[in-house]
Amino acid sequence: MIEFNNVSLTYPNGHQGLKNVNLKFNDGEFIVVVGLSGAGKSTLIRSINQLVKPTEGELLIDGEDTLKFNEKKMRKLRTKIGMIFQNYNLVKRSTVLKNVLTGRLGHIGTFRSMFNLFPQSDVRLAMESLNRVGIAEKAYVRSDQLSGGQQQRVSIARALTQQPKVILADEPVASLDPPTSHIVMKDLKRINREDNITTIVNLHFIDMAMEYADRIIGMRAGEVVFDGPASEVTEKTFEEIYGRPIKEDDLRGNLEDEEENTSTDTGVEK
Ligand SMILES: Nc1ncnc2c1ncn2[C@@H]1O[C@H](COP(=O)(O)OP(=O)(O)OP(=O)(O)O)[C@@H](O)[C@H]1O
Repeated sequence: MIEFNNVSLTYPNGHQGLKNVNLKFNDGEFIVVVGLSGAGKSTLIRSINQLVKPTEGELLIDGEDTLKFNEKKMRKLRTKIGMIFQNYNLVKRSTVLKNVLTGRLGHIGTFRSMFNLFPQSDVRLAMESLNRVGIAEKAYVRSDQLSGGQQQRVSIARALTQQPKVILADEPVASLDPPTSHIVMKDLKRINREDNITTIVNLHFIDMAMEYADRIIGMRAGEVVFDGPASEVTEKTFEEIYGRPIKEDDLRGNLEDEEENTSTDTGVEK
């Protein structure tokens, strides 16, 4: 369980990224965080693996206050938290398999990691992960040869190869077209169900949030302004979170748009 108790985060320039956040995420939940640009969604999820460090409060993971962790404990915790970024964060000139294997770096010793000496069991795990996102046949292709949707699936496979307890996804579909966005969200949801990995996804598309989330957290100006099951969320809820009427730009569109969209990224390589 992840627990934010009165967590605030003030950036060095004095900007308050989080204001007195109180939240509990249960194991295996699929949570979507929504809010306008600048609302604090990234700050919230990046606090969990301390890519940014809260300045006040307690952030408990399985009962331990991670804000008190030393570097060694923090490194160990990070091996259990997979992270997915909008821009995939792959080593473009490396093969897909090598990128996926970096998910094991925290698990092997420093010497082995310096020379990328991964045990066969790690290679098997990486191949299994690629298989689970449907791109095992791309294992030996350079990652920059793949489409955006495929690259995002490589980054999901890399996270899976960590055998994480938690996956954090920061705007994972923001650079993808509607059909590919759905493929990626379906992969995340399936993995969440199959492996019971707590999954926290930042999205600014409200239709996708409603389709995939079990629970929605709404943020505005660093504060949690909504927290409830997706089934209870209406357009009015989003208008309250966003502080304005919903616009077309707030929607990703659905799978039916696929036929009308001629520039889709459904897996065709560059
Ligand atoms: N390193 C930083 N130093 C100062 N202010 C920051 C820093 N990082 C983020 N902020 C500010 O904190 C606020 C929250 O940013 P955050 O990136 O968490 O928002 P967000 O909801 O994820 O929006 P976006 O989708 O645009 O990234 C914004 O006003 C942002 O400008």
